[in-house]
Amino acid sequence: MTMVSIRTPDDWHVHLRDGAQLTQTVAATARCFARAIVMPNLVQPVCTVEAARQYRNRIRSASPSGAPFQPLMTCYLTDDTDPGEVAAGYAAGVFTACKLYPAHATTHADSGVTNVRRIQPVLATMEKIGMPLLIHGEVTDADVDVFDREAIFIERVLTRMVQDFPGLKVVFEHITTAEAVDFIRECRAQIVATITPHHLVINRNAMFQRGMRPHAYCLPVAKRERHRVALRKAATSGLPRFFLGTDSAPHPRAMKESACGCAGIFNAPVALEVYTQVFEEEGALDRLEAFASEYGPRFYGMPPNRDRITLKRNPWQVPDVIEIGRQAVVPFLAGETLVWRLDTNRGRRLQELAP
Ligand SMILES: NC(=O)N[C@@H](CC(=O)O)C(=O)O
Ligand SMILES: [Zn+2]
Ligand SMILES: [Zn+2]
Repeated sequence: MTMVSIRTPDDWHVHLRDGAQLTQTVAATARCFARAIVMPNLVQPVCTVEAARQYRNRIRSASPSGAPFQPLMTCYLTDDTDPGEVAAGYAAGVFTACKLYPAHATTHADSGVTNVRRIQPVLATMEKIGMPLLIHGEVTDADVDVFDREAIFIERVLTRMVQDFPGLKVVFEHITTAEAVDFIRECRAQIVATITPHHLVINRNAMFQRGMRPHAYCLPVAKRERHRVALRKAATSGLPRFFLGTDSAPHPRAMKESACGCAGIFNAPVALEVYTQVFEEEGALDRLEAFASEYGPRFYGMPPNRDRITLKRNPWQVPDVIEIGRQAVVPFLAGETLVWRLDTNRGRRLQELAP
C-alpha cells in the first residue's frame, strides 16, 4: 500500500497550552485533526464556563486559516465544582465534557479532586444530562508503585464509580495497561478508552536507553512490553470502545531535560503518521479510519467529519526540535524516520512548524 485515505480524524485528548504557544500547538493539531477535546490543565485550571469560553476564543484566534478547527472544551473538576456550573456550561455548548484529575496525579493536577466522594453530586448531574466524564486514571498513594497506579485505580476507584453511576459516560484516558484493556472490554458500551500513539510504540525501556531519556517520560508512565502489545491489539481490534486520543503535551526542552523533568510527550507533529504505521504493522490498515475518525464522534454523539485526508508512503525525518511559543520543544521520535506522510492542505503546516 502506498496511499491511505480516511475520513478526517479528530483528537479526543490534547493539551494545547496557552498564550504564545497556541499558534504552533493549534497548527500542529489542526494540520490533520478537525476537532479536538482540549484539556483544561492550564497553569490556572479551566474551572468555569467563562474561563472555558475565553480559552476557546484564544484557541479560535490562533487557528490557522484554511484548516477549519473546532476546539471542544472541558471543565477541570475540583473538590468544589458546582454541578450547576457544569450543567450550565454543557447546556450552553461551551463544555463538552468534564475532566477528573486525581489531585497531584500529573502535570497541573494540584487542584484536582482529593476523593471522588467529593464530586458525587457533579457525577450525578453529568449522568442525568449525558455529559461525558474524562478520567486521568491513576491513584496517587505513596505506597503504590508508579507502574501500578493505573491498575490500582481500576480496583479502588473506577469499578465502584461505574457501578454507582450506571448511566454515566466515561472515557478512561490514555490507557497504558492490559488491565485497563480488559476492564474496558468487560464494561458496558458507554465506558470507553483513548490510546496514545506513544503508548503503542514505546515500552518502559524507552526511558532508560543507555541513559535516562526524559523525552520518553509521560504519565501514565509507559509500562512493560506485554502491556504495549495489549494496547496494540485493543487499538486495532475494531472495537468501538477504543479510539484515538494523542495526549500531545508539549513542555519546553529545558523543563524536560532537568533534575525534575516534566511529564508529557509532544506528539502532535507525528501522531497520525505513527498511528498509521502501527495499524499497518498490525495488518489492520482497514480499521484505522474507524479508530481515528468514527468511534470518537459516535461516543460523543457527533457526526463524523465529511472531508478526507490522505497519507502517502513518503519517508521523512522528524525534526530534532520544534519551536513552540519561542521555546524549543523536542517532539516524539525526534530525528527518526517515519514512513507515512500527510498529503493534504492540512498537511503542509508541519513544514511551516519546523525551525
Ligand atoms: N500526559 C502527561 O504526561 N502530561 C500531561 C498531563 C496528562 O495528560 O496527564 C501534561 O499536561 O503535560
Ligand atoms: Zn493525564
Ligand atoms: Zn493529557
